[in-house]
Amino acid sequence: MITVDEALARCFALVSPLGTETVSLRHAAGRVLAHPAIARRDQPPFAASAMDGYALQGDPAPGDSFTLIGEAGAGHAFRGQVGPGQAVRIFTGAPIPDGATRVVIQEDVDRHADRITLRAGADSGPHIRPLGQDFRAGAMLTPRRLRPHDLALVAAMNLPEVTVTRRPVVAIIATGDELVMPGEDPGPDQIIASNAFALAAMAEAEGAEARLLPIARDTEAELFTVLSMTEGADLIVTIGGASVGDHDLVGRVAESMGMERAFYKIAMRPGKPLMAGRLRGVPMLGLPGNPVSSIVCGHLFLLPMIRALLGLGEHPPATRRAELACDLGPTGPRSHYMRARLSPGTGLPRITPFDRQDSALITILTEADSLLIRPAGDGPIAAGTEVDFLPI
Ligand SMILES: Nc1nc2c(c(=O)[nH]1)N[C@H]1C(S)=C(S)[C@@H](COP(=O)(O)OP(=O)(O)OC[C@H]3O[C@@H](n4cnc5c(N)ncnc54)[C@H](O)[C@@H]3O)O[C@H]1N2
Ligand code: MOO
Repeated sequence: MITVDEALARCFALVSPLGTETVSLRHAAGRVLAHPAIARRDQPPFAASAMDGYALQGDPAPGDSFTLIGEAGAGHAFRGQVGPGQAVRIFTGAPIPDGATRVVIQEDVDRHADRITLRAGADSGPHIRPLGQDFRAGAMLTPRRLRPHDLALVAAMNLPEVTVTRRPVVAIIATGDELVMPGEDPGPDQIIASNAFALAAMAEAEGAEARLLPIARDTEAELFTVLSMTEGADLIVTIGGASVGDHDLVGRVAESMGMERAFYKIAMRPGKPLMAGRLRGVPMLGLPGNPVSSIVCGHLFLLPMIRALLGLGEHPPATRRAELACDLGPTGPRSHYMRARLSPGTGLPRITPFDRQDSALITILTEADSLLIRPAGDGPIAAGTEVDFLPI
């Protein structure tokens, strides 16, 4: 059995960033920018007023008066020149007229017809946003996952579309004679296929397109058929049939179809029978069938692989630190990802693992907000010990 780190390194070796496509800004949220977005113009493209008031020249003193010679609004510049003793009525966002060096806010003047007089206590301004103060033409937004405010920047750069990494297509195959789809009438020996729904949602939240293929019964012929339906997938994910039982056929069938195996079995709990490889050129991840095992492996392997396909680099999931809220016994030869809950602490958050850690318990998983990570071969640890966790 290899370690989790070694398994993840081998998973990363199976994937590389996908090609790109161009999408309109309205469809770019959450997509991964593949090339820098380069500003086509300065922002603001002219010195602009930051306030509603009067644009004038110099540094007036209280009691100084100015004659209004025109108006400048956002989208409507005043085309003339402002000279000494003159002012232009101006509104926020309007270009500063030539000759003006400052904007006096309207609260600081008394106005009578076309004359304004500066009051005592006026602020010193200048309330002018210099040309290009936000960014200059040629400025770059570097590749990243596009958040809403990134889209505002790209739009301001006057770019109606962006080049993003293609969404990875993830084909998900549940396997097992015992499975029926939610809403179907299960036989007395059957259960509802649940794992694929979580994994598809996780993959989609990460930016992939998930395709749920038909459930494959535990026969070589049916597994072969469903594995052959993965055309166009960038990643094949199977669920179940990975262990050592007589009906655990996924590895055998995939290998008969030419799968090159990267590894099988890892020193991890839950998730021991994880397998990975390449099937007909497509990376494949064989997840264990137990619901918690498949979902925990989804967090630890599937999501980092999707991020790597998206061009976001090869990074393990980001762990954080917490203070253990109770004593815990030693771990065995596998690192243990314990379902746990966080609560506020004085410094670090406190973390409490659930008493029941059976990898079949979906209800516990829905109560959990974190996986407490215990290294393989760890001795007993006392409440108060600092530990790593993965938010889920
Ligand atoms: N003799 C041994 N038996 C088992 C070992 C072992 O080392 N020696 N490992 C155990 C561990 S650990 C795990 S994890 C499981 C994984 O086995 P498989 O990947 O072959 O999964 P299945 O046997 O197909 O299913 C396990 C369990 O999960 C249920 N299941 C499967 N798919 C789904 C699904 N899509 N939705 C909901 N539930 C699913 C299935 O009905 C079984 O109850 O093997 C242990 N055995
Ligand atoms: O490794 Mo299994 O995943 O404990 O349930």
